Amino acid sequence: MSLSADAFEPMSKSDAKQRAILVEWLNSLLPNLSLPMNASDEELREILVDGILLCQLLNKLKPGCVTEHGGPAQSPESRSENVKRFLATMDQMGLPRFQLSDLEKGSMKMVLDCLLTLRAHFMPNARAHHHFGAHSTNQLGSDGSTKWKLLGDCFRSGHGVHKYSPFQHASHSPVMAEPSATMKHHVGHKFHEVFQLKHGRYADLPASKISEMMKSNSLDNAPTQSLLSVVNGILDESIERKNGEIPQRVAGLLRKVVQEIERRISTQGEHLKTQNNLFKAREEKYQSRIRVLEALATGSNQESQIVTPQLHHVTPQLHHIKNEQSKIEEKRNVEEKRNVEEQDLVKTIKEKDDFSHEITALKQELEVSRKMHEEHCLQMETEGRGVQQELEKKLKEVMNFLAESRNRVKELEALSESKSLGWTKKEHIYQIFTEFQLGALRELRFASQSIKQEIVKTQKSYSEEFNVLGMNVKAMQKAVQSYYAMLAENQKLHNELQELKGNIRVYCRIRPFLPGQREKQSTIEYVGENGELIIVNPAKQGKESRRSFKFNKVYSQAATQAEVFSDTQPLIQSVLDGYNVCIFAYGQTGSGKTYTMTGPDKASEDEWGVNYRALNNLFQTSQNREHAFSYEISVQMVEIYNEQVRDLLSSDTSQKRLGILSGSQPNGLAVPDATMYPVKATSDVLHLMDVGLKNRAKGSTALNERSSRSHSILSIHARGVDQKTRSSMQSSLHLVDLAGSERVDRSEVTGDRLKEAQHINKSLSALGDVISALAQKSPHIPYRNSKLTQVLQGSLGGNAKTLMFVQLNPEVNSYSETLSTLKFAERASGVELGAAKSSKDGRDVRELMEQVASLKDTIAKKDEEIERLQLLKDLKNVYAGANNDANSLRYGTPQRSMKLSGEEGSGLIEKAASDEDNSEETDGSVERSPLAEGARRSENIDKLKIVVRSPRAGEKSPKESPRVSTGLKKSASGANLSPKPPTPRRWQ
Ligand SMILES: Nc1ncnc2c1ncn2[C@@H]1O[C@H](COP(=O)(O)OP(=O)(O)OP(=O)(O)O)[C@@H](O)[C@H]1O
Repeated sequence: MSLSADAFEPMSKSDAKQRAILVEWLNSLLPNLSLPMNASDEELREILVDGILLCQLLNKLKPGCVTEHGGPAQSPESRSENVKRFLATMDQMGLPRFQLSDLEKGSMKMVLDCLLTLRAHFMPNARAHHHFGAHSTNQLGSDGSTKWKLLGDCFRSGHGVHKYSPFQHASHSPVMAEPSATMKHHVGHKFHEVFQLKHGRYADLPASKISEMMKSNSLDNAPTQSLLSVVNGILDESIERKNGEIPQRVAGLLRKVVQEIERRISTQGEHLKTQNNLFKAREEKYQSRIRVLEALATGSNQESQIVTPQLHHVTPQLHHIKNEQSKIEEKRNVEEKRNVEEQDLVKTIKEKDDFSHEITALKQELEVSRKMHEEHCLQMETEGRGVQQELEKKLKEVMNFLAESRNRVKELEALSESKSLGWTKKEHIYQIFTEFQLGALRELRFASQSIKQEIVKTQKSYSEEFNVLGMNVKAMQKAVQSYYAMLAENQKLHNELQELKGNIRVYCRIRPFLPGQREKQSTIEYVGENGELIIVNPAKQGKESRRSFKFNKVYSQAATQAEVFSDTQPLIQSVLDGYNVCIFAYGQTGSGKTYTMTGPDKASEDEWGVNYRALNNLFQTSQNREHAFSYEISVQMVEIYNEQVRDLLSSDTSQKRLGILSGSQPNGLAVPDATMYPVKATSDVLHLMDVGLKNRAKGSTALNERSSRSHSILSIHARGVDQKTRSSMQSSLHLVDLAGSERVDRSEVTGDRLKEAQHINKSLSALGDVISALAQKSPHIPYRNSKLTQVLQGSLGGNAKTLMFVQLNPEVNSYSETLSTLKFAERASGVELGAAKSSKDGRDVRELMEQVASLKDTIAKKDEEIERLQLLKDLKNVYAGANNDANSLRYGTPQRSMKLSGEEGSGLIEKAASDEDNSEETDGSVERSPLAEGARRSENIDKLKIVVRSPRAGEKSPKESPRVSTGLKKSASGANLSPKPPTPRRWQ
């Protein structure tokens, strides 16, 4: 067993050299120290043991980093305090340190190593001479690792945003800025200057400078501290610049520097591993020695006597070895700590790379955002400009509007001022007016008081008058009773007048020349307004050529359908009063019979003939009377051809012959089997007439125009019911379009044509006979001589009214037919005014006319009497109304009182005849039945006009009126025309 000679070796050459360097460094920093270059451990211990020098040293390197206490007379406590502060600062800086005991009594090697490390820390270029640096050419010593740690801290604390990082501070410390003389001669100072950037920025460095920096020997020789300051400087610049861009060449330098640092770190790692292994080997070596020594110390008690002197000699060595071992352990701990720090550094570099990537991504994002921001700014600017223009435009408009408004305000102010003046004037006027009104109101109040008093008086007089009126009303009631008696008498007189006028009327109508006919050659010479007609025979000359006729009415060629119907209308109305009426058209073929009765083909409303207008009129009248009567109107249409009756409204095509019932039937129908349709409106009639005309046309042939050869009869049956009395009446209106009346020469026609002609002649002459017999009041009326007269029997004679339209063709070649037609008509009317009339007959007529005039006068008086009674009745109502008005009167002028008392009001009544009555008077053709009178009274009661007048002198009372003479003169034929009182046909 042998001890290693290394353990007891005196200070080696290298240690001496290290000690000399350290002494030189201490002298340079602390000039007052003046330590000898070969100072021993004890000398060094002596000057360092109080810790003051150590604190001064630190404050020189890093001013103010530690507080120094004490002076020459220091207590042992304050001494140890200074040393502890120094050691704590070393700990803070992460530098290896010694133990307090080392300085006080142990080996000074640990103390010197610590100071050398401190020196290397603040003088990186001096590391080549450091104890550890001697093992490698690597420039990164223990100080370098500290720097890396600090650099890592710097990155971790905020990506290098600290402007004055500990690293920077160190690199720019006065010590570094002004290196000692030793440093100036140092090999690395040149490289240090190359990388030291005192002024300006890396981005501004010229390319030559950067390429010089990037040279491999520059980088290799540059201290790690300079390299890190370059990295930090570039990153700081990049951060300082807002866009964070790093110029290309600076980025290249940065990459290069970082690569160099990485390379060194990896080399350092390798070196540390090797060193660690070395320490481990040493430790094992020492451990084995300790075990040997312990074995020697404990196992040889018996030989202690012999061994003791040797043990005494070995014990200090053992102590020394133990110390060495503890130091090695400490160093190993430091190394492990460094390893951890290096791992942190590698991690930090990795993080840095990540950050670089992140920075690049952020830069890209920033770029995109910047572009977007610029675009947005541009857009905003454009929009802003647009908005600004718009606002300017609006501003202009507003300014204009403001100016206009100001003008308008001025105008309005002026206007309002003038108006205000006007209103002031008006106010003044109104004040005057109001005062005036108030005065008037006072007067009115006064007047109102007096009126009230007057009203009281009037009420009194009214009550007196009402008493008188009551008496009058009683008298009136009696008068009303006599009113109806007089009404009946009046009706009777009316009918007597009709009888005198004749129930047969003859209207003559002259057809105009048809288009293409020569108008100059006409047989009509004169048409008088009173029914006179003169025709001329073109074949004769002189007086003999002319013949005059008189009918009820003669219509010239210009007469319209409406004019013709206006004279027919009263007859139509009498149908609804209960009279049977027969209207027929007589004349030669083509004289206008169909035109008058029906109208032309496809007639417009203006061209409608008597048929349509009659039905229309019936509908209207029935509607007007609907509040008093309800009517049902039905229609039949038959044709008589060759003495056979055929139904024209039947849908049965067999055209069977219809039978005729003679005499008056309960239902008033002469042809009960003919189809009868109820009608309610003109449209129904139009439809039925169409059907009838079509059925009539079916029987015609080319040679045989049916309308000329047959008689068509449109029968209208009216049934009315009195709403009050429920009494009913029934009447018929026959509208007959006769066959052509022209005579047919028997030698000219044969067969059917002859047969037709014979039938027509027979029926027309039978009609003539009947009418003639009726006109002459013959006791026997030959109805049975033809089918035509049988069908019309109920409407010819008796109470029936007959109207014959005599149709004339004005053409010269129709003269003989015209004369024949007129003679037939004359015979039918019963009045012949032609040349054949005797003077005696003329006198009879005149007497008859006088009688008519006398009767008219009597009727007028009767009318007046009736109206007077009616007026009395109305006055009763007026008084009742006046009483109500008087009761409701409160203010205002009193009503004009209507005084009818005394002589003045004793039935002084006059009727201003209504239009209708006037028309009746002039026309004289309106017949009144009691039924019709009642209806008219209710319709026209409001039309009465009342005036007060004195009784006519010599006016007779109704009772005193002359009786109508019924002893009429005989007609030309000597027949007695004594009128029977006509009574409308009634069925209860
Ligand atoms: N007042 C008138 N105004 C205009 N045209 C008329 C008038 N009267 C008749 N006519 C025309 O004369 C022609 C013959 O008339 P219509 O057919 O009415 O005669 P008619 O006597 O009925 O003949 P028929 O016996 O053959 O039936 C028709 O074309 C008709 O339009």
